[in-house]
Amino acid sequence: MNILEQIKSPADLKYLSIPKMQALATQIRELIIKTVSQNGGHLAPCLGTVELTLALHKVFSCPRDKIVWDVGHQAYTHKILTGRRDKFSTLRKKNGITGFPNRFESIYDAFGAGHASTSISAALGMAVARDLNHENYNVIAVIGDGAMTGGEALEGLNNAGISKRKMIVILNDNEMSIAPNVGALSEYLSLIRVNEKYRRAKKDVHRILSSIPRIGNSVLKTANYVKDGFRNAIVPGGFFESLGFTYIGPTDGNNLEDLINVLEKIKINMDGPVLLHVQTKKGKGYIPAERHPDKFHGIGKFDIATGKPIVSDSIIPTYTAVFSQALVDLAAQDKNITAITAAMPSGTGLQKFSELYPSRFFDVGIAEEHAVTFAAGQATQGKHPIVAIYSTFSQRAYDQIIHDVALQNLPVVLCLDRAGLVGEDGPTHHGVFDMAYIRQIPNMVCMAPKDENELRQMLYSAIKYNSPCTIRYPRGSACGVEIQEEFSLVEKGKGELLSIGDDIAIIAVGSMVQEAIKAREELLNEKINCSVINARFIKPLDANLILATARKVKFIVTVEEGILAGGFGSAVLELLSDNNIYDVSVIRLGIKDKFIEQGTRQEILDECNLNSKSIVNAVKNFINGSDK
Ligand SMILES: Cc1ncc(C[n+]2csc(CCOP(=O)(O)OP(=O)(O)O)c2C)c(N)n1
Ligand SMILES: CC(=O)[C@@H](O)[C@H](O)COP(=O)(O)O
Ligand SMILES: [Mg+2]
Repeated sequence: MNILEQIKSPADLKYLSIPKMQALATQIRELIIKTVSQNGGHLAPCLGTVELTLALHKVFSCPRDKIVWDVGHQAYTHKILTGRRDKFSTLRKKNGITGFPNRFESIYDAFGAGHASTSISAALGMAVARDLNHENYNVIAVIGDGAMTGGEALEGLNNAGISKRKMIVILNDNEMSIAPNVGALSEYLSLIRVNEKYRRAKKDVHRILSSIPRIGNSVLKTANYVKDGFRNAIVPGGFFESLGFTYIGPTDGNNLEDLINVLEKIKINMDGPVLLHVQTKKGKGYIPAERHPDKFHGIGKFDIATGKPIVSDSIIPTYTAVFSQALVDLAAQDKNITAITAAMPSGTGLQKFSELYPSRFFDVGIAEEHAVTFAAGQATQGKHPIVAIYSTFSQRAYDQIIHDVALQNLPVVLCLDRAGLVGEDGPTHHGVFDMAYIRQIPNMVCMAPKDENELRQMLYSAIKYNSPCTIRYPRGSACGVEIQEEFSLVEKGKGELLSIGDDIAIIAVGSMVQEAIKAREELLNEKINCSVINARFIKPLDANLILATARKVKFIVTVEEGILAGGFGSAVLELLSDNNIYDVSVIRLGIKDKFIEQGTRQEILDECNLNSKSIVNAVKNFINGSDK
């Protein structure tokens, strides 16, 4: 019997028996595996939280009770149970269901997510508002052990614990971030997992807790004193309790009955901040994902029978792969090069470096702010740290880039991967702000390669500049050009004049240079001959080249895969204005003042007019006078 089809809302779970819910869990897993095999997505995180999500929706009454998912990549079951089952096949597709909780998508999505470590702060905010409004509902933050390593999570715990507000933090501990989890907190959680003596004590503590009919804070304190005796030696949940939380756990996060029982007890008995520690298996229910939770953390299309990715047979390397190889080649020559990631060794291409140079590799957990200042500290002592970080996640470290790196003029190189429109992960993950926010920072260099060979040379050059520097490059395949093995210096602030035309110039940066070259070829077929400049630098601009060009042409198109406001095109306009050049028309192609929803990368590049066709149209409109 298909129980899933009978679930119209979470309320329907209230009447389901445990065996029926277990059958439902199986059906949900089948739907998630099938959908992700076709659409891609975060399979392993979602398979690990099926029972937890069912238990939460069984015990609590959403949307009145608020579930705040951390990162939100593990919330597919939540979406399926809350009215989106029939649309689930549109997951991560253009105009489809988003891959993360989204307040605009459903009233059941209490808070948007995508970036880690935000759930406790948001949940505490809701709890405070609830109390100020004299309302009464439950607020539950669900945060993974990886996300718990993020600074904002600890800031949230610190504030929530002392607030004494009624809220629940569920720590979903599967020992994994994307890669195996790292850090002292992770070790600490492992202690709880392995401490056999603790297991025995835990059973006693549970028996004591459950034997007291109604547990308010005062009575609970009595029970805690019992635990106190074990705290340091046996019941190490003390870290959370020392922050003011009542720690309960660890509980088997894949055991429906256990979860429902302990959540019921918490709902009835606790009136302050509670942390429930659940242990789950990432990828549970699909053997390939259980065996390789890192590979199946976020995966593209795959063959269910074999677990093998279904990939295009392109031999063109990704920018990430080219960065990865260039870095290990450079590290072989320069012992001062170190590499830092914030919990994304694979995604940023640092895996190979970590294997070849383990003493110079650092995974600091989901802690971008720390990563940047940690790099700055290394740089004061003669190291050349390379911080590999997705553009969108670098936003977390904005102040550290200014205050700790640029202000002190330290030679930290930020390699911003996934810069630009990333595709199916949508607006929380598009890396579209980096050019705008980096170029405002004094002492900072910001550059973007036109192809993979230039990326390799830029990485070499960035280290040679021996000053703060950012290189940004997009998600996915590069251009398929030949890579020059030997390193050569890209002169700081020097652009590249790719072709000389008549009275029109296309000035493009990074991924858009290839589109500019294509546009020029299309325009040549119509006897329109444009100059094309590969800007290379967002900061410092090649002022001589751009001004010399601007003094010769009547029309300039700037093209950037980034937000227009304050971006590369703005920099060109400022340069022209500062040099009293007003008799040239400028059109800026880039991302307008809005968040770009999900789709394939090509779909949303086209939607943003970031392609050769739009460049051609801009030129033709100018020539026909229709852009006035
Ligand atoms: C600020 C930030 N940095 C990095 C990421 C990339 N990221 C997404 S999920 C994840 C690991 C999360 O681990 P955990 O919270 O334990 O959840 P699990 O996948 O194990 O369920 C990371 C690093 C992110 N979403 N946000
Ligand atoms: C949920 C999250 O933030 C990461 O898993 C992210 O989706 C990875 O993106 P890539 O697939 O581009 O590596
Ligand atoms: Mg985890």
